[in-house]
Amino acid sequence: MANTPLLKVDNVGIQFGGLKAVSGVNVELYQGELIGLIGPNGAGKTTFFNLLTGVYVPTEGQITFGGEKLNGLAPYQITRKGISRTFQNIRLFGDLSVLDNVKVAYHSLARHSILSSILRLPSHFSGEKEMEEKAIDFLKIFNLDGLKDEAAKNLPYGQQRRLEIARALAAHPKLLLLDEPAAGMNPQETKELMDLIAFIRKEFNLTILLIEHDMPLVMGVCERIYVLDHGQLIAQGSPEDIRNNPKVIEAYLGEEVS
Ligand SMILES: Nc1ncnc2c1ncn2[C@@H]1O[C@H](COP(=O)(O)OP(=O)(O)OP(=O)(O)O)[C@@H](O)[C@H]1O
Repeated sequence: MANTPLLKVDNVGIQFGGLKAVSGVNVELYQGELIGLIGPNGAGKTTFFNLLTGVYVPTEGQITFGGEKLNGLAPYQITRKGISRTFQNIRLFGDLSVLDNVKVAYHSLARHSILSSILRLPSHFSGEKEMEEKAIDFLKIFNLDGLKDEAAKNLPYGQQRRLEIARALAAHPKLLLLDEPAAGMNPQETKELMDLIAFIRKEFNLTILLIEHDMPLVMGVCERIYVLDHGQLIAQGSPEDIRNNPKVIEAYLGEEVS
């Protein structure tokens, strides 16, 4: 593990009116880690992702990524710095093809210029072709290449979730944020997804932060886990530590923790 964290979140919070949705949160993620973020409904997990990705600007604290301050950057600037995400409620372009959904992500990083596209220079066509080939490579990893011309909205739920991850990967992230990637999946799909997440982490040298309600899943794949409750971190540690932590058990009272 490197000594400098890839992501350093220092005392970060955000207040909406009188509600402190996230407050005083400290998180450090190191290159290559697969880390879980859990907490009961309304704990602030998605808001935390929104803070990391520039959807919200923190009202307190500082976020540093690769040594650079992120506070105040727009979401597209943060994507370019290397943070990509998926959403709890799938946000694909439903009427676009599976392939175009991935290509859209690629466009933001494409090397060929807008001018060459407008003038339809040879570099435009070679750029497009290269982009398409790369997009298909991503689809292959997710076993979606056979569906590349299908409208995204026609895919079954589990495949839409996988497509969202393929699209996030196409932006070449260093840090991938997954918001409940297994939501709505059956146990077999969930198992396959977890294997896939482990594979892409290695293949693309990724660091992954994963929000997930499926406890066995989180405990099974994550090296460390952070627990949010009412906007504050109440615990962090190995799955074993978290499973036995009284504060966590209390926060989840009546729910399954192990
Ligand atoms: N833009 C906003 N304006 C006002 N309140 C907000 C806003 N965004 C989030 N909140 C509030 O912040 C709190 C945390 O919500 P958040 O969606 O982050 O929780 P969560 O842990 O992701 O929950 P779940 O597991 O149900 O998805 C909630 O009380 C929510 O209503």
